[in-house]
Amino acid sequence: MAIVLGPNRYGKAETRVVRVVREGGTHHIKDINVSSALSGDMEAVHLTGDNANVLPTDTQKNTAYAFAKKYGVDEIEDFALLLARHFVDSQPAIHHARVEIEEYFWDRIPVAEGPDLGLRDEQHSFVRSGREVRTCVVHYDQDGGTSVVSGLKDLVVLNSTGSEFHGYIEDEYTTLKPTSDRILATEVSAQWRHRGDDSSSGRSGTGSFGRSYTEARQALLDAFADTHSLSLQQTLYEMGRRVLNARKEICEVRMAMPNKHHFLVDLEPFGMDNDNEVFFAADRPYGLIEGSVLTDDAPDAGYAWN
Ligand SMILES: O=c1[nH]c(=O)c2[nH]c(=O)[nH]c2[nH]1
Repeated sequence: MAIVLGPNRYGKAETRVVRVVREGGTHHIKDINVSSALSGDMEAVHLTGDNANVLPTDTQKNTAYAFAKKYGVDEIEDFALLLARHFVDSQPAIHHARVEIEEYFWDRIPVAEGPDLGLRDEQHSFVRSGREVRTCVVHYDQDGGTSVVSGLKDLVVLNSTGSEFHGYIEDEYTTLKPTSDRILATEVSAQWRHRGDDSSSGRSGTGSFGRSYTEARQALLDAFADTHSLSLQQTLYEMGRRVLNARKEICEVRMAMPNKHHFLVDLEPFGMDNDNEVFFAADRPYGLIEGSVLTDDAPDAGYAWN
């Protein structure tokens, strides 16, 4: 029996880069978390400790900082592609790069109205936005394969009506009561796969990764709000369908949506009725609904989901 090295990759995880751009007194910030993972001719380092083919993870981190200064950070997908191409194209021993970026949003702190104005300048004070995290994962391969997956996570949404759940299997362990009016709440994680390596490469794609992201996100929200839901599964499918209809450069959407259960509180002991007004928001356990929605002509996913 021989023992061999299996698949492997290495890199620097979670390099936090905050890039400030100054436009006179007005500052703009871009706050990202970069993880790179490289693979290639790495037998020697694993088998004998020969580091000749190893681009240190420390260097990968430094490259993220240096590129933020040199090129700035606009759309995270573009920045991830820049890094991935650099690692592979500059190092013959490195054949494949995976770069994952999360982006956190900040809002300006507005100057309050009132008599003591003038001390604070709203152009450089920020509060972390309650918004979701924007994500991307790109792969760049020496053999020419490039894939881009964009997405978001921690997008919390709730419909206070317009959701039913009934008609399900009832066996000897079922206690759930059917409902024709419940709260539907979830925290959306969605990743969508681009057909090509830029957001305008689709059949009728128009514009940048930024526009693609904004419209895909809006499609998710519109579908969640517009769908009269008979199950979270149905809502998930509709959300994916809307994204694919809105953005032709996207060929697959994968979603994970926890069902954040809201249970009606029994107020009878207190002599009160509860006509869908007071709920207990349970945090666990939760139903976890996951699924992929794709076009029937979606190209092979290749490395995209790795
Ligand atoms: O939308 C739902 N889908 C389910 O599969 C399920 N199961 C459950 O107990 N509640 C719900 N709700």
